[in-house]
Amino acid sequence: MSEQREFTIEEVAQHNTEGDLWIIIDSKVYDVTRFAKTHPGGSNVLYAEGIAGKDATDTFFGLHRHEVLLRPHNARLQIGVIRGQEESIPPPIPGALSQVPYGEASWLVKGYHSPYYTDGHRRFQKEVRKFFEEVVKPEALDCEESGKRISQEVVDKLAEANLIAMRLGPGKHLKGRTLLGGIVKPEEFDYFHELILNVEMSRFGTRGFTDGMLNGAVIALPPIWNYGSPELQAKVIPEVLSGKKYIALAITEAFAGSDVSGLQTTAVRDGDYWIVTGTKKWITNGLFADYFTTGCKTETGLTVLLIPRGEGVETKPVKTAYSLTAGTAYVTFEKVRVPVANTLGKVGNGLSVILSNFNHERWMVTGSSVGAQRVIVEECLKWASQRIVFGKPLTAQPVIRAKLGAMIQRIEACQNWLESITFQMNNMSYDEMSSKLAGQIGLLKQFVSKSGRETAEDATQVFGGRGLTTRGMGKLIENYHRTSGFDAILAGAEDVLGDLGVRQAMKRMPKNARL
Ligand code: HEM
Repeated sequence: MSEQREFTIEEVAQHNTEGDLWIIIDSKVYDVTRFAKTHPGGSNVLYAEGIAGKDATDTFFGLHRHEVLLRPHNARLQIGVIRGQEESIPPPIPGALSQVPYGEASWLVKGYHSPYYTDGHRRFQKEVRKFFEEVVKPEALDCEESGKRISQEVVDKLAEANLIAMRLGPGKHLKGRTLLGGIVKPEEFDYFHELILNVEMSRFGTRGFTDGMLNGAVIALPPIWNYGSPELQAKVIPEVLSGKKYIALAITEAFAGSDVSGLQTTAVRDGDYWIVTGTKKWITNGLFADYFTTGCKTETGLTVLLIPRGEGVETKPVKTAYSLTAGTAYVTFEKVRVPVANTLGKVGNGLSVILSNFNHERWMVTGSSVGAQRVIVEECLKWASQRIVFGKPLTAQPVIRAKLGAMIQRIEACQNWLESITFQMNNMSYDEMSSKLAGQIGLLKQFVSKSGRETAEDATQVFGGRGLTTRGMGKLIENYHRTSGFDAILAGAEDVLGDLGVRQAMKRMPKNARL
């Protein structure tokens, strides 16, 4: 910034009338004479004694998020600084770690240790956070509000950094790619790197956008490389990983959710084609998908087909509690002709294609939930410390401290269990993961999503009315409170998953186990 004009506190105090109004916020002087008339909080609050011509730092930060001052049109109101004073509340630096206790997972906190993460993971985390904050966050905030889908420009940047490919986890699809400017080698990329991506992208409080950020690819592409023909793989995988085409997983229907075997979309053979008729609901990214990895009922059981958007395929928006930016769709297939070559896996074997894919998706959901939950804990710790009620910070109230304690316990428990399972994933084959971790991941997901909703409730109590407001101080709490339920439903309802975990354990009970 160019040389700032300097003022004394006494000079600023002269400008304390409706026609000539200055205020000081954190050593900076703002001329709000004209702004007062359009101030969203009203003009009279700015003319008040103790504000007009005065240092309003504490009052300001009790009512606004820091970002308000950083928006270019507000930053322009600054006309100088107070001589001899230093800024004490610096603006956030993109990529920087939070200094708030429990604001970061302990592996990122100086002086703490982890058996899982290396310095390579730490470098990766830093770059990823910076990338997301600089490249993705501004658009995420806009789209969450407007409902617009992610722009091709941002998708191109994600593709260029190979983030779309990395979000699909470790594997041969990363071979030969330069990952985020070469920060990690493809053969070194592991499930902890992927976990870092899932955690980091859920930190802006824009849940709809986060799901719109090509979650469809993460869940709809693996069936193609695990079960698709080489020709199909050679065509579709590069198209999707380069961000040129979009894909969605189309399993759930109004007729069947967690009960996958109850699907009613049918595929009937007609020579070299399947004729597909039916509907799908709650299809994330479906509004803008070019391909649908679709569960269909066939003569001998379920079969998964890759259906390109074309004649007979229609999508319309499903309005949910979160933003339309996620592209959530109702999809209708009306006698759609799909080449038999687009069959994924064996005919009638669709259930195992679908189920084998679920573990990874459920694990991904827990990662993004943990990322979002931790931000909520941080927001609450900050707010409870800065908010003055009955003449004291909120943290002076035992009931608030008890809520903070419960939130911290939950996020730490979720984080640690998730990391332990991630470590197992790093050391197991895909098949082993399916057989040994499906139950654990089911239980984990239930635990994490329940914890998230409890934290959302507690956070709303801590923030009061602000926790119900889509803008301002409590906007992240409001978004999380409204959207944390998605974690409990997407990729399998939490109660069904918890039960799956227990049933899997029952299967492995030794016949001779006795007290
Ligand atoms: C450069 C100085 C200021 C700017 C740019 C500014 C801007 C804003 C904005 C954008 C909002 C809308 C809510 C939000 O986005 O957080 C707002 C709300 C508000 N502002 Fe300011 N403001 C300034 C100074 C002040 C000061 C000094 C006061 C002192 C009383 C004040 C009192 C309020 C109040 C009471 C609200 C309503 C808060 C709510 O609804 O929760 N503002 N301000």
